[in-house]
Amino acid sequence: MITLQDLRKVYQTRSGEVVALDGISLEIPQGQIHGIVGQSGAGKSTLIRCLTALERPTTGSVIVDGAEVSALSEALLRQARRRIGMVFQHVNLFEARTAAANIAYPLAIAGVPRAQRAIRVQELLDLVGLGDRGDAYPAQLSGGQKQRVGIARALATEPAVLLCDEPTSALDSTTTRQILRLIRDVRDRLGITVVIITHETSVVREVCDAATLLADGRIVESGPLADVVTRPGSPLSQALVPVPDVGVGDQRALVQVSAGGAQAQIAHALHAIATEPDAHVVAGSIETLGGVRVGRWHLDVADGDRVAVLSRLRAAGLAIEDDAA
Ligand SMILES: Nc1ncnc2c1ncn2[C@@H]1O[C@H](COP(=O)(O)OP(=O)(O)OP(=O)(O)O)[C@@H](O)[C@H]1O
Repeated sequence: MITLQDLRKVYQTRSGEVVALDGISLEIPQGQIHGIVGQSGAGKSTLIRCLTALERPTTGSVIVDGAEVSALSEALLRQARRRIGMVFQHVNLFEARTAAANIAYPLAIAGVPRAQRAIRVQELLDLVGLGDRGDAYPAQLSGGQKQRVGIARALATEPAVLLCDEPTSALDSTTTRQILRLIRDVRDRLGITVVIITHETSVVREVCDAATLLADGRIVESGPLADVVTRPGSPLSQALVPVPDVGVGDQRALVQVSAGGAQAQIAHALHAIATEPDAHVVAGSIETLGGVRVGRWHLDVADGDRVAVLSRLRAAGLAIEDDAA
């Protein structure tokens, strides 16, 4: 549904060139919820602006729903943009219009007749769980409800792709979870492809099927969560399934080990750790992410036996992530 080919974006500034995106190639299949994560300045906003053709890439191409948006004329671009819905951190609703009128706005622009508009708006209000709040003005809605209106408005013209730019950054954790659940629900019902730009790995954990980690305009890592979290040495896996903090005063040279896959593999790893006389667990966690089980542990390994212990753990299927010694 979305193909990025060797995308490069260079800004000319007074102090010289800024390479915001550098050789980005990515495929996002239809119906996937794909998280783009990265720290401030990684290039996330530039990427989303290239996807909507608000920004033209310096080189490379952006293909959304079969149309090369990076090469379209303005007239064709307007049509293509209707196939892309946008959800922002700050919803920017018209304060003087009701929720229903806000959702109707893109339909009016698209020339949908008034009677049809009313039916579609009610469908959309129902879809986002605001079936009886169509007459409310934005000031009468909570932050989460405003975001629901924002999502309904983005879906009004039946886009094939929903681009969400930090959709929950302004919301508390409970509302965040509800909005992410709504996004997943919308994907399940409509089969829409969703891209979520976020700096919060918790958003990826909660809702994404796949993720891409950006740093300095480049892809550090990308893939379905089930693949990423079981990849030894994966920075995304480290960010998504962090090992619990080791208490202060317990800062000896620790070894981080991990295992991933089915429950049997975790059980095998736990057994190997528990029966290893020269290593003990200082901190650890086991979680299910992307449908697979992932375990990560900090082990205190007796100094003299390190090589033998690590080779036994490796033989038992554990990955040695980080040997601090
Ligand atoms: N219009 C612009 N002109 C010049 N440089 C820009 C412009 N927009 C972005 N940049 C630069 O491009 C790089 C990537 O910026 P971008 O805003 O895409 O990152 P980001 O990951 O979205 O960051 P944040 O999470 O802070 O929004 C940064 O170095 C930024 O300073």
